[in-house]
Amino acid sequence: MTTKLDDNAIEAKLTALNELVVDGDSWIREGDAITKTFSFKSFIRAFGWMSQIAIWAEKLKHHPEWFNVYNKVEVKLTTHDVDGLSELDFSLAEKMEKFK
Ligand SMILES: C[C@H](O)[C@H](O)[C@H]1CNC2=NC(N)=NC(=O)C2=N1
Repeated sequence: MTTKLDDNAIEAKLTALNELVVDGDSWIREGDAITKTFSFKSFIRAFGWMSQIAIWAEKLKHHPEWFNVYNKVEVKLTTHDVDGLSELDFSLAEKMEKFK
């Protein structure tokens, strides 16, 4: 579903999403996006996780903006099609937490 979420919906979903976080690093809203920096034990752990998420991204037809250096992956999720945040950003973020 690619409907643009309003501020109230975003705040509610962000709170729910951050309740799934187990590594202590929260998702933050930055305007039309949500962001988080994931840390892993090694580069290969980070890259393995990215590979799993890549498969989910294809399935959801929704793709992350992300930047990897060694064991860190900076993630930015936004929905270009609606110029804002949609349900898809939160679905993909949930997958990211489940596979962490
Ligand atoms: C046609 C295709 O499904 C769309 O272009 C999808 C692809 N992946 C996407 N990913 C993200 N992050 N935002 C989009 O709006 C988007 N659109």
